[in-house]
Amino acid sequence: MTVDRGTRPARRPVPATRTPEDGLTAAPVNGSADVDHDTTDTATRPVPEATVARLAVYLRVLTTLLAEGRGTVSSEELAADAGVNSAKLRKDLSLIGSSGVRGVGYDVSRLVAEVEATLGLTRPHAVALVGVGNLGHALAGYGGFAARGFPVAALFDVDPALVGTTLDGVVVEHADTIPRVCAERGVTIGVVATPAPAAQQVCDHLVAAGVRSILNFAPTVLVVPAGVEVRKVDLAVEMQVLSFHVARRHGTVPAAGTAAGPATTPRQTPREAVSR
Ligand SMILES: NC(=O)c1ccc[n+]([C@@H]2O[C@H](COP(=O)([O-])OP(=O)(O)OC[C@H]3O[C@@H](n4cnc5c(N)ncnc54)[C@H](O)[C@@H]3O)[C@@H](O)[C@H]2O)c1
Repeated sequence: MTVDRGTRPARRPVPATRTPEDGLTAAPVNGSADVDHDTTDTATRPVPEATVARLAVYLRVLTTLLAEGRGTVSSEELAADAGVNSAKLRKDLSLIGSSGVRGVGYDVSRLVAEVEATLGLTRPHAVALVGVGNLGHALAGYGGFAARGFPVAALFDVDPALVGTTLDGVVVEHADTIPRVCAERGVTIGVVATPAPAAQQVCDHLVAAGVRSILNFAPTVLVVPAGVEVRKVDLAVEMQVLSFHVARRHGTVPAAGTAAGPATTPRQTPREAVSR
């Protein structure tokens, strides 16, 4: 998913109570704000892409805990619920300047705020969805996006049978109006759910409207100018990765360098090879 890392206020320097190797401090969880943050300026430290993806998972777990009224959570519990090991979780959180308290854990509401700030989620991101077919219908009808700060503000299609209809209170508009409507509604994220041949043109319209973050479901590589971020979702690729792991468990994966045939199969075009 496209992640706007946003800007974060610089952290204040802290006394040397922190244990750098495990991200835990000896300070009380409700103690001074000075004592349970990183000792470096995390606002300027780059957060690796893989960490960003895991932060989104931690946030999902944390918001559930918050809704349940939990005040603190241990790194072990949070890591288990997020499906990562606790050392990795503590390292990820230390990268954004968050640390827990030994024997107590992390303050849930504070950690939610810190992760949200890092992910640029302190304001909602209006989403435009283009292509209201099978997939688009499902995405537009999923209430979870709005609940997590991504309200669907605009829907577009070219099918006259769809244009003018309403889906969850949002009118489907003709794709020709993408630039105007997206600009009017302050759309920041565009979702492309059209057939592949239409996707590049749709993407160009979104970029022309000032959209800088695009989530592409179409099985094609989108070309965008510098400053525009594209994330591609391909469930078939995820299944192929699963297939690889199944094959490996069954011992049917050939050793590296011994697989028959070229690295790309004859059926693959260069474009397909790139998109994987
Ligand atoms: N990434 C994934 O895991 C995944 C999964 C399912 C589908 N897909 C892809 O998502 C896309 C949509 O799949 P679907 O099953 O919903 O297809 P669909 O045919 O049901 O829907 C496509 C919609 O796009 C509209 N459309 C066509 N050209 C358009 C344009 N220029 N502007 C706006 N709308 C336009 C069509 O009118 C239609 O309503 C396809 O590219 C498909 O391959 C990806």
